[in-house]
Amino acid sequence: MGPGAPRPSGRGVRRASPLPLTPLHGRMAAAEGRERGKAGVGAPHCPASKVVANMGDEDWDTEILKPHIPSFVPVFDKDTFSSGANGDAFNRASDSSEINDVPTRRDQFMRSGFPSGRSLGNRGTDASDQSSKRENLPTMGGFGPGKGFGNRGFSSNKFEEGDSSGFWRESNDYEDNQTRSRGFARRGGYQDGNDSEASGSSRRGGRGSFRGCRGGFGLTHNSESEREDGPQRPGGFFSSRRTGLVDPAGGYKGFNEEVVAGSGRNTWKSEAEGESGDFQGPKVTYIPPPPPENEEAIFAHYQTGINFDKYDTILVEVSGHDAPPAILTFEEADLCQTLNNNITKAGYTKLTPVQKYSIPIILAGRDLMACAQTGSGKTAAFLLPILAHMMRDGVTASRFKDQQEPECIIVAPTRELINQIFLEARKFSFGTCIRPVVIYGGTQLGHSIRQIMQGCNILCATPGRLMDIIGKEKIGLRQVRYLVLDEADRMLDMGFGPEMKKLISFPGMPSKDQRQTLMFSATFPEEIQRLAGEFLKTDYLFVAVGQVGGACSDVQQTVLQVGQYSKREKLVEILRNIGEERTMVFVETKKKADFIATFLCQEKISTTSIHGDREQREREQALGDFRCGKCPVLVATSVAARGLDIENVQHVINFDLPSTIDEYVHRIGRTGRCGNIGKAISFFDPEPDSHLAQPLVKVLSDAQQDVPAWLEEIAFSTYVPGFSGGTSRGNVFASVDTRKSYQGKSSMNIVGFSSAQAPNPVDDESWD
Ligand SMILES: Nc1ncnc2c1ncn2[C@@H]1O[C@H](COP(=O)(O)OP(=O)(O)OP(=O)(O)O)[C@@H](O)[C@H]1O
Repeated sequence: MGPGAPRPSGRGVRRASPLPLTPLHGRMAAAEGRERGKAGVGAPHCPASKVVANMGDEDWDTEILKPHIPSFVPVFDKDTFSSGANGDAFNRASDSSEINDVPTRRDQFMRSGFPSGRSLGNRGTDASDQSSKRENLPTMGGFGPGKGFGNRGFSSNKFEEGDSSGFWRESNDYEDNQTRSRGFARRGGYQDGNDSEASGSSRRGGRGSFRGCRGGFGLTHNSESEREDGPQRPGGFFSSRRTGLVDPAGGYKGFNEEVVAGSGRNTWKSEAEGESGDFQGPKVTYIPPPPPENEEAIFAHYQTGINFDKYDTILVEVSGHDAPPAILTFEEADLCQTLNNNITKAGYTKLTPVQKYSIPIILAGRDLMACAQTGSGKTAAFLLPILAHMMRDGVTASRFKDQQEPECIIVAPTRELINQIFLEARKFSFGTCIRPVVIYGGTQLGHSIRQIMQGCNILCATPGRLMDIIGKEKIGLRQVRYLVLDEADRMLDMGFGPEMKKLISFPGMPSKDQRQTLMFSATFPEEIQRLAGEFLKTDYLFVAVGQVGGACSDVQQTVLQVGQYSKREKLVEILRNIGEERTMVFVETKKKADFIATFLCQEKISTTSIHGDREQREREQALGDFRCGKCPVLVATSVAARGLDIENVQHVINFDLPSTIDEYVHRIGRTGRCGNIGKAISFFDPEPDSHLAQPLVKVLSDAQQDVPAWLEEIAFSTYVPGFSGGTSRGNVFASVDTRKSYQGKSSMNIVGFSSAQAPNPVDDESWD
């Protein structure tokens, strides 16, 4: 960084942007910049000087107007910004209609008024403030302090009067909220869905039950984040944007796209209801552009890497009774001709291990929990056999209907991921009468409904939007034969678990014996596996490929000890060395994502960003700019940690380490995919990260990476409760089928072998 460059102080990292910046903030800031005659100020990464209600659907917290603490407001050159992250803001800033829109929206919030006795939106409290508040919270078991509704602070909620229930908003998918599940493994336990209903009611009814830790999934939230306030990391703050919602009248209340302030009584209203009803709240109007229809684009793919053949040597373990034998080739799967054509056009010539094992299991109608390393082809592993079954059994050709009854529902935790899965489904179902549809939050609900009404055999959805649509009876569940949970550990944790439970118990949903349930992830903590039992038939099969829960060995991992105040400098140094190679930089909070992206732009490093406070349109544009190389650096929160399959990501930098090792594994798995090699560099700051030292040492050594001596030292000097460093399976598998621990091996068939050999299962053969 040049000596003259404005450089925020280390403290600025925290203080620069007391509130998460949204595009609206960007617009406000831009508008103000214009007013002040400061052309160019006001890109999304630029803190707004006023914080206005966030209209994006991600943010379920209070909409507030709050004076802004003066902070680092960079002035940067328009040209250094990508259109996605920044350029748009410039464009929009000059669009008077957009600017004019801002006070209107703001006025809506102001007009709606805040019921007396409620404290609103303490979002701006800094971390220390928040943590001290948390310490004062009563804890009554459960998962940590409850989140106060409508409040980004924690303890100052006063939602005690029944009718003054919150001025809070709901997101339609709760995808980004990493803190919801953090620490689950450490705390253990899981709140039953019934409790979540109770909590849902109390949120709605505003009976004050969420003031402290009242159990449940604890809508604890350090709202600012994806994890805003570092200090919670080790303990894990359980948070959720919400648990499920149960209409007090008894019925299911769809998850709202927006929660708007009503007259006197703030009420849940879904977007559609808002459109037709009395409510004038902000609406999500974004309609994503349709994906390209031409065959070339549909089948566009990247090359498998030099290590693709190394997959053959990976150890695979299948456990459970009567597992069908693995297949070695696509031909053995005996899929229909159209599917085979599509597989060829997709450039798949050889099965990956997870495909070799999962495809026959699914074709045999078995339930499955599959753990395989990042980037190893799990998506096709479930899509192909499902499509094959649907083709074999015959699907009803799509026709326009008010309510559709899909045969398959696929859920994933983030919008971008579910969209990616949809594109894969569309690719493999090309030329068939099977119609996949994708719906996710942050987009116009009406658009989702229209998509569905045109016909839907495979519904790809984020949980919030799914439940909303089901609540509106646009989707009937009676025909569901396949339920797929991608990133299943995430889908079952306390962030999404309650919604998934509601889904499986929703009227009309076939019981687990009547449907096939499939779960896939690269990580599968034992507690979550146990919860999964509720979703799966008792005889489900468990497939573990290689270092499950471990990092992909095609990623070269480096851990550097870097203190908080040196991180930015180090980042710039690394990025300058990297040059134009595509790099994802992970940070822990949405605020910081804005801040670092802004900072990098200042440093003339073309950067864009993705996080939960950005509007969906901007998120998609950011991803597009990153994918096409327009912006070779993407600063992201953990919203981009899982599943995203972006060609040519050569580097992942953990500017901040995540709170859990599983998240680390997913993050670095954005590189080194499908046999390609990649590099991951992580900044380890001993103060907040020491709890990760032990698991990190294990992950590094399991993946045959160098373990720095200093890290080992920290690891050995740090006591992490419950961490044993190894597994019962001699470090071969980082995650195992938990049924083995309590059923005893004699009742399980355990098959271990290299995927190249693919022998038939043999009773009681195992790797230990
Ligand atoms: N058999 C195959 N041959 C060639 N390419 C494949 C094959 N299977 C999958 N791929 C490609 O490998 C890439 C990674 O696949 P996918 O996204 O399904 O991985 P994943 O295991 O789900 O990863 P993650 O754990 O990160 O979600 C994709 O681009 C996919 O098209």
